[in-house]
Amino acid sequence: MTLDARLIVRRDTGFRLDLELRIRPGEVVALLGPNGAGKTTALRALAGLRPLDDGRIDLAGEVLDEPGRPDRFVPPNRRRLGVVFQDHRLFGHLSALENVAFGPRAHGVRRRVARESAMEWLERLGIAELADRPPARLSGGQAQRVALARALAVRPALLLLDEPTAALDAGSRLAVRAELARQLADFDGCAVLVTHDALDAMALATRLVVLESGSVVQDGTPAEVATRPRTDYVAALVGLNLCRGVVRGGAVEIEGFGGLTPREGPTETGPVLVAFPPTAVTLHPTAVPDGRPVTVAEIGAGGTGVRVRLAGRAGIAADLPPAALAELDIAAGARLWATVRAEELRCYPR
Ligand SMILES: Nc1ncnc2c1ncn2[C@@H]1O[C@H](COP(=O)(O)OP(=O)(O)OP(=O)(O)O)[C@@H](O)[C@H]1O
Repeated sequence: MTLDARLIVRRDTGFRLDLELRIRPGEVVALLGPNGAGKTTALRALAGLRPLDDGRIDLAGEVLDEPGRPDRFVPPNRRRLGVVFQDHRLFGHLSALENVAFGPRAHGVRRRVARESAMEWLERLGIAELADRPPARLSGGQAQRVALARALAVRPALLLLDEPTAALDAGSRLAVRAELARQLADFDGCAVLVTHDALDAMALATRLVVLESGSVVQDGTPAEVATRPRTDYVAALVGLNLCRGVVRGGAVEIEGFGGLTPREGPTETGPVLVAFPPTAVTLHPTAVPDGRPVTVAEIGAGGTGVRVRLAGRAGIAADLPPAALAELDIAAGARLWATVRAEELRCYPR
């Protein structure tokens, strides 16, 4: 049940998506990227809602779309797909049970069998007691569980999840994310998750594919992406500073900041990316050994307290406890000295 796709879609705005996507059974790929990167376009192409301009989609050995061959376009309702949208899109006039039974019924399964199987799915998701409720009487989290049961009940070869937790409040987001993680662990088809939420991606996906302007900029396991971001967008997503640097003789010269010597000397030489957490940066009121003069650009809320963004090309952020802010008397424009804990630097080739 492998997905083997090359998605090429052009928009009249000049945008071009070119995405190669191979997904093995049981893999969950999170598609991430800034607004307008092409995530929705990719999802719509996989679903058959937007035909490809070029490329090919092969799902479990069946060609679903191949431009230039008119007979090779399988419409959405004939693809082996399950889809979960941000806003659940349940059928308002059907009960939760009937919503889940709808897909199997449409595929010719007899009414009684479809209802029995729907009940099993509701039980599996822990919501059997909601079987008779119409969608209007479900909470956001309950409706999203019914939507997931409906998507899984057709035993799809490909499960598409479009921002499945985005519309939920913080409490139900946690619960639905945990339920999704449980169901995805048991799911033996291919899954694609579109999300802006780094936590969803890290908790649910086995692989992250990051798109920017229609092209892949990074593809790796959550751990690889979280420790070695390749673009500013990815670095911000995983909460790291990302600088450009050059390694010479065991030291790294960071563009716009200066030289640092990582504790474990970098094995690379030449141009590198340097990643480190904002908590690795310490700010001092006066000159200190290894310190660099810096100017504060702005102050905001940070991961663990206060985030201070420094002026300059490197765009470095420092996270300080609120008490340190008061002690240092920091404001935008303040001139300070910064040190970076060398053991927290990670250097890798550009
Ligand atoms: N119907 C359309 N007609 C023309 N251009 C479109 C259409 N829909 C999207 N686009 C363009 O295609 C590009 C990709 O959009 P897409 O919605 O796929 O991005 P996205 O990554 O899903 O963004 P977001 O995170 O904002 O949902 C954008 O440049 C967008 O302006």
